[in-house]
Amino acid sequence: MPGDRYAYARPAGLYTKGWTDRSRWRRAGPSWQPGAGPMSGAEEAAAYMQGLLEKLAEFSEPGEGVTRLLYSPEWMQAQQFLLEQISDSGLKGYADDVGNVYGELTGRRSSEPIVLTGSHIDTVVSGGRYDGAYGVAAALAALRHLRRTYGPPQRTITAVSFAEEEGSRFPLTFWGSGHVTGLYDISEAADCRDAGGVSLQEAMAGCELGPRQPKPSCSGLAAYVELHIEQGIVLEREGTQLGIVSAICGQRRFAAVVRGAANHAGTTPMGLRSDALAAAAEMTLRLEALATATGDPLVATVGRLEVRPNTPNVIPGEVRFTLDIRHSHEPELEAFCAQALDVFAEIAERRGAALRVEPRLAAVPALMDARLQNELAAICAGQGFTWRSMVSGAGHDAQLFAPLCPAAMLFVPSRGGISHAPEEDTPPEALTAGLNVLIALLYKLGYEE
Ligand SMILES: NC(=O)NC(NC(N)=O)C(=O)[O-]
Ligand SMILES: [Zn+2]
Ligand SMILES: [Zn+2]
Repeated sequence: MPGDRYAYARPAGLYTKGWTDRSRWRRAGPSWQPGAGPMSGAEEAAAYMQGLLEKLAEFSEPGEGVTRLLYSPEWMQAQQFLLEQISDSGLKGYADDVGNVYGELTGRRSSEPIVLTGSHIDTVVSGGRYDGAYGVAAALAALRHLRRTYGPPQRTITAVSFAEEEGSRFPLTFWGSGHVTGLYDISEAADCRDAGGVSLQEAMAGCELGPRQPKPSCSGLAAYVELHIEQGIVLEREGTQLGIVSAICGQRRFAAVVRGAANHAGTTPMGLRSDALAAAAEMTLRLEALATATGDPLVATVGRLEVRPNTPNVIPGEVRFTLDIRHSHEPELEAFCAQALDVFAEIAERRGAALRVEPRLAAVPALMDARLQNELAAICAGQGFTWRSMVSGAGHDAQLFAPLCPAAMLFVPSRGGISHAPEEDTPPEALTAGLNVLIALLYKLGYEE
């Protein structure tokens, strides 16, 4: 790629070492709206991306932050909006059987392995506006810019907006990328239910996105590239502009049910109770103590807790809770999970409660491709950005692709290291920096190779 075309990539004084200064945490000026008139070159790509992000944030359930759950009306409208933008951008738009949305920039050598780039637009409950959405908006803005500037690539480059990366509505974490990579089978998952008892099959029946086309074949992937916010504080604290991911932590999720005995809160002596909430509380605290004693990079979280009957004067008879456990090394992750589940079983037995624990996710730690990490480093250096190599504690769609094709991830800083919360933020100049590096890498993979 001609270097001078990207001279704009780092406007002097805008995104420099001192950018973490609070005064620089400001939003971009008047933002571009879909349908507004043209701007120039790649500045326009950045403005287009910002416009997409602003618009995507509007597709949210009412309440704090952004809540866009799989197959909800807001999620459907957002995917539909992306399909419209894809077609307005001169890309070929389609959705697959689970509602993943694609925007294809068709290559001249269309039978060759394709480059896939994107992320997810589902959110956690009361999440932020950048987790996932940034990678999708940037992918679309990058392809739109590449097409306008250079025409068709050699290899097909496809932008993708994956369904249910978070596992917030259904316990089907990585549902969209798992559909593409073969982790999930639609018919096996059909009976899976959300917290309100709606089955995946029922929820999916309302998902009418078109045009439909089969998912891209995984044997036909030259690379998977994902741009994402860091969701941690490392880059900001160091004043480093970009993070090149070397590996993504492994992750286990479980759904636990503790059954005690619901009974009268006034007439049941303390020695004659089997309180499911007290048991779950002890399990939670023991988990925390075990994880703290094990130390970094092991992390363990009880994130959701449902108490039944959840009434002031009834001893809780049943508690359902989720477990999320992560580590960058598989053997340590495995050993910790086994230890924690043994401790849980001992607590349940001592308290006369029944315990059932079902595995919900087993994502192994994933290494990012060494060559693509080098390419990213060269591009960062060439565009004048500081960068560092880092391990991702957050899970990403990229980790499903890593065993199948070369996969790469680039991080931009998160303000205050905050994510999965309404305060999630990244300065516009950092979002633009990531976009520019993505554009350059896609150019290299799609036009030069
Ligand atoms: N980027 C993410 O926030 N990912 C989250 N979701 C998955 N699937 O890991 C997570 O919990 O880390
Ligand atoms: Zn997330
Ligand atoms: Zn994410």
